[in-house]
Amino acid sequence: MPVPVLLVTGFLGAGKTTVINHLLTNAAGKRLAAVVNDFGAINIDAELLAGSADGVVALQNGCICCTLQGDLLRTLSLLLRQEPPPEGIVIETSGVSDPAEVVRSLLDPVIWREAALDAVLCVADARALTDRPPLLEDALLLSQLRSGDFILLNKADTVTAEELAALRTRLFALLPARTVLEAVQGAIPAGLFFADEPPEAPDRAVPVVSRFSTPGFESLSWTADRRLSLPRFQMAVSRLAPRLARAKGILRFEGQEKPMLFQMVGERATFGAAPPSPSGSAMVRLVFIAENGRLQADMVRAMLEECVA
Ligand SMILES: Nc1nc2c(ncn2[C@@H]2O[C@H](COP(=O)(O)OP(=O)(O)OP(=O)(O)O)[C@@H](O)[C@H]2O)c(=O)[nH]1
Repeated sequence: MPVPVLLVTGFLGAGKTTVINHLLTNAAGKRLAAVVNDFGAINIDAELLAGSADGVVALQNGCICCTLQGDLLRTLSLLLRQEPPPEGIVIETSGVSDPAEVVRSLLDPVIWREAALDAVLCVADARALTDRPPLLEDALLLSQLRSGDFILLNKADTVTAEELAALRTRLFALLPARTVLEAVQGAIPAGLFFADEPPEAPDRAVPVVSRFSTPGFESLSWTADRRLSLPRFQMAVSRLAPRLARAKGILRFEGQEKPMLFQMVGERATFGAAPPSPSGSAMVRLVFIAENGRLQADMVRAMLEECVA
């Protein structure tokens, strides 16, 4: 099983380090490693992060999107060879870099097998975006926002509720498919990242919507004891995608011997080899996570049941 990677991008000073510190100290028992990047000779970020958790590695003297890309890959393999290996890796990109290059290197199949990009989080400074509306036309910031599966409006304590709502409206007009989160001091819902395997629904016949451990989000689990039709599942997921923050599942499709691990973040869906399932588990296990009120259990169940082959 590849180790999931969360890439954290965002403008200078938006709060990337603060978010990473929050994740490292709220990892719900998960052993996370962080690769931080400080643009410049003095590695302030590494000093800040030191002591937060084991396995923190700082890349010095540059930017991981260009000169230190080789180092990023070496660093990843170093982290992966730790005993025991981390259960998740957070990578911070420099505030002055376009994360697209890092995303491209992480999508390399050789790396993917060991460290799979799970999600990109773009941290934005709610105060700065409110005070300087033209920032949303800045090419670099736009590229950072575009690469984010999740956009975090950090420093929510520095703006009013009306200003936050206005920012959401502008972001929606610009990037309608993104999940926009809000946070103070980078306190993001850690459960959205490095999520556990999909649980068994208590009653297999009925999809269950339950409050996610993270305020503001809920999850829906669904299991089935028959294989699914791949084209019908793809159709259902593309229709559901705009409502979802993420999805994860162990799936079996007709005509395919092996189970697949399905993951979806934002609009990006991937299939990979599934880890071994506990004996007695259902053939198909799926969990959807969405902002409260966006999942209607009956509608989702009907759509999923149509996928059963
Ligand atoms: N008021 C307020 N300040 C915050 C919040 N989050 C972070 N800060 C402050 O914002 C400043 C920048 O935060 P960092 O986490 O260092 O930001 P960064 O994106 O890692 O910065 P660079 O690495 O320089 O690009 C620090 O002084 C933080 O204490 C917040 O939610 N509210």
